[in-house]
Amino acid sequence: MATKQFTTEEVSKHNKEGDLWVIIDSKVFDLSKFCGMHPGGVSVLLEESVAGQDATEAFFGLHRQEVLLKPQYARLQIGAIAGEEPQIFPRAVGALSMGHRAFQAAFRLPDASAREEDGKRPSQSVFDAMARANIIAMRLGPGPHLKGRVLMDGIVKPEEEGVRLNARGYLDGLGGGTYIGLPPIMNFGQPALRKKVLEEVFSGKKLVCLAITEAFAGSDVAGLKCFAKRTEKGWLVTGTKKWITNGMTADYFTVGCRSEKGMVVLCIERGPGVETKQIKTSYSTTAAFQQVLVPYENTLGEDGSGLQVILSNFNHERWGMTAGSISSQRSIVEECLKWASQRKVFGKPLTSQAVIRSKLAAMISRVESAQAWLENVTYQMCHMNYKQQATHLAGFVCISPASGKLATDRFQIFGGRGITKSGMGSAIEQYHRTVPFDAVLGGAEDVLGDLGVRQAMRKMPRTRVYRPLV
Ligand code: HEM
Repeated sequence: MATKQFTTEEVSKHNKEGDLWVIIDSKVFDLSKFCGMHPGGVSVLLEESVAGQDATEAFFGLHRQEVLLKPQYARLQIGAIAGEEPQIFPRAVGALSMGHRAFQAAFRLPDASAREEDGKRPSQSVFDAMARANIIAMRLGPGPHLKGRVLMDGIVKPEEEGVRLNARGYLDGLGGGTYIGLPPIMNFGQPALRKKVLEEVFSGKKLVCLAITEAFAGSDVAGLKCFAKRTEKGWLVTGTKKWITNGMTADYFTVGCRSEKGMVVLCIERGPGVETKQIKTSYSTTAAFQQVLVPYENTLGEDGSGLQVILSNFNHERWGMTAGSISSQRSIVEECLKWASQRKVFGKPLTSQAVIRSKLAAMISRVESAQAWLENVTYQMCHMNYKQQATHLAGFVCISPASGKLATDRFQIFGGRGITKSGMGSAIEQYHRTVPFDAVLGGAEDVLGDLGVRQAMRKMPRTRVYRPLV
């Protein structure tokens, strides 16, 4: 249906409560009924410069562009100004690189904000869609498990873009636990177990989680207390696990236990003896885990070598977390760039202030250095096997720039909106609330950083004595 055409004169006649039109980016909106429900209040809409006028500038200084794309607001449009064209477009899928944008679009799901709020498991239809595109298998990185699979309909090579959802709890819910819990099953599980679990997980039917952390031990995995005792029927596992990503929704738990020989890692299926309960954390649901009988076929690796199984996971786990963190930092820079060019203060866009440009420059340089670090380490990981990675990259990955200390200038740019859960600053608020966790996920940043430096020290040549340059 052709869009109805109006002149600016016609629109200007509808300038009072009960009969209120505005022009935004050449589109005409009838706000007569919506006016009373407007989250920003009635009075702003009745101002002389807004009611019946072109309110494009006022609108984009206060709203996210996506507002007008939401069906409940899009339907307020009644026509367009004759002879004018819209100047503001949402970022088009395919505008930069077809594959890259399509991958982002696939991840930006409407389910995200609702589930982020209620903390429930993402809808099965989302897992089904991810399974069809082989995204679940892709998240495990390159390897034999990708053989014969067409990734994202063949449009893209694996890249880490998920965090751009700006819904971190939801993103974890989509398989954050699988990403870290499945590799020990893939690499150390017996063939039958491996086949069964991989099929179920890659088809989007089941979820895995990694259950290492306890109330007693986190980064110091050697201090775990959860105990696996040998019995005639199998392992009897007693203990609790805490802060387990996807613990509430997982069907399989990859569990680090203490045994008589030291440490052992077991794959525990949800069933009798497994209890999970929700503890509300700042941004996502977590779980507690208790008591169960486990068949010996579910032992991952050797009894006594559990620590190696757990440590073998750390490189790619840490890599994934760094990729996630840097991706969210880049999206925050994007938000700041958009806002700074959209927002007018003292009659000029924020970007006309040198101090704002300087903050943007500092943020971009920090974040893009981290991105370059990530691409460097990703390239190396893709060209090394697990053992080589452990020898040459473990320390390097530990000193990852995952920390939320980057991009702290965002507040100065967003002001009060940076602490507001809705509207323009929502992504900034979400980032601010969750970013400190980047420094503890997968091991405390300080502990890992120290490990990285110690690894480097171990490789320093011992034969040469340091001589100062004169
Ligand atoms: C089609 C027209 C409009 C729609 C659908 C709309 C919708 C909204 C929504 C959903 C919000 C909540 C914050 C957000 O999600 O971004 C909001 C806030 C606001 N709106 Fe509108 N709005 C419209 C037009 C306008 C116009 C023309 C003005 C003129 C000044 C305005 C002024 C405001 C203000 C001041 C806020 C509070 C924002 C803040 O403090 O961050 N709105 N609006």
